[in-house]
Amino acid sequence: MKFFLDTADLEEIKEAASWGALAGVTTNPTLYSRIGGKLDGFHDHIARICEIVDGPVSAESVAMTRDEIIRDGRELAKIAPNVVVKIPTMVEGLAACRALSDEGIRVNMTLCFTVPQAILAARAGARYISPFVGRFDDISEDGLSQLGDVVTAINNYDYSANTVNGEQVEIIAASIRSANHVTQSALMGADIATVPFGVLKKMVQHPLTDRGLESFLKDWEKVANA
Ligand SMILES: O=P(O)(O)OC[C@H]1O[C@](O)(CO)[C@@H](O)[C@@H]1O
Repeated sequence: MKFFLDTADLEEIKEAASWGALAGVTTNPTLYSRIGGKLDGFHDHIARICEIVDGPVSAESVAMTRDEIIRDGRELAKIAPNVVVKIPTMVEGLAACRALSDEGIRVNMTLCFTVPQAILAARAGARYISPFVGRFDDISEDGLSQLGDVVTAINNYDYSANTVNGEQVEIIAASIRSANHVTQSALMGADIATVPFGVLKKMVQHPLTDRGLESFLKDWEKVANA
């Protein structure tokens, strides 16, 4: 499994990148607004993220028609070679995904909740598909089992004829709220988990690690003083 950081915060991205395990970044309009982002600074901000991170950086289009999404997507793709255009899973979005993918622009289909949505996204040329886990849990449904169904259904078929350069479509477990969501997503075979910085920090921690470290350091002091 690969890890993407789910944030638009440059400091969080720099910090996570320094840990050596970060493969990419996902942003969305909410995350950009959370850092006080301005409309005319959006492209520059994505460019700065792309300078920090080598891997795919998802930037979302907020356009609602096929042609507007395509126009938006082309502009976003010009920012840097590692930009992935994020598009909502809806009819206009699928059509735009097909067109952008045919032009060699990688697309991440977002707001994906079901197997049929994911299959359509894959056939429309999506390079990444983002099934949401936490938002299902929010409405008292089982987000992880929905994710598992998407992973199984997508892996049952080969979509490489539909994607840019024949690359394999990858499933991004999105709307991740806990380290356990990451564990379960990995066991189900999701290719990527996009995680908020808070979850990434929790993924590193375990009380037994802390306790073990404390006792090793204490015992080493004995060695040093012997
Ligand atoms: O439900 P949340 O925590 O707002 O997460 C929404 C998800 O949507 C995305 O835009 C999908 O890629 C991610 O940025 C995020 O994981």
